Amino acid sequence: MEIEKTALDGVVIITPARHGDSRGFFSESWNRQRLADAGIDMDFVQDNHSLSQQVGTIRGLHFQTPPRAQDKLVRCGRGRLYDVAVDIRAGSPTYGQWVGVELSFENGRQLLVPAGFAHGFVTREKDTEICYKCTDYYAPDCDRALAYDDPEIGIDWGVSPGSAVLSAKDAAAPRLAELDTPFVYEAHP
Ligand SMILES: Cc1cn([C@H]2C[C@H](O)[C@@H](COP(=O)(O)OP(=O)(O)O[C@H]3O[C@@H](C)C(=O)[C@@H](O)[C@H]3O)O2)c(=O)[nH]c1=O
Repeated sequence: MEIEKTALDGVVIITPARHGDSRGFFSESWNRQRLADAGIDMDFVQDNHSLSQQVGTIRGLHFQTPPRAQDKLVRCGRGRLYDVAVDIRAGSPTYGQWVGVELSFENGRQLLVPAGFAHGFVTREKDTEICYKCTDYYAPDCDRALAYDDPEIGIDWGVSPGSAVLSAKDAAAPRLAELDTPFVYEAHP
């Protein structure tokens, strides 16, 4: 298993080992002990799986507010997607900044998106599936969206303007400047 830091503190790329043989491969897509040994011990309680049929489908940016905030461990089950995390922790030195990582069935990479970050992705192949583990249950009252195309954040989704496939909720999401973020940055000791 490889763990790489990103430009945003707390957002990391995890690549589990794949054991290939004549049948294909075997991979431990999540092993609590191995991650805990690497300093990432999270109590996941819900697994999510969604299918996006069209290339250029954008889901996000989403987060749940405290006390129902979620850490998410994201991977691609089929196809290819570009996964994005945006720092929305008030007082963070990287507030409003984003990182994006391509996750695919092929590369087996995973992105850890902790609470305090908004999460979203765009699909780069037809019929792309995303799978992710969450540390809290879905709580519709705490579910929030942030505009994927907020120019202040400036995410390069690789999709021409106006052509993204979106939910009604995401098409109407507020911008960062309108967000009263419930997250406060806490520096590591
Ligand atoms: C997120 C979620 C949705 N639902 C339901 C609500 C609704 O009827 C249907 C679709 O919900 P949404 O439109 O919110 O699905 P989607 O746009 O795929 O939302 C997801 O986007 C990605 C980027 C995330 O990070 C996730 O946390 C989640 O917010 O599924 C659940 O039952 N459980 C859940 O955990």
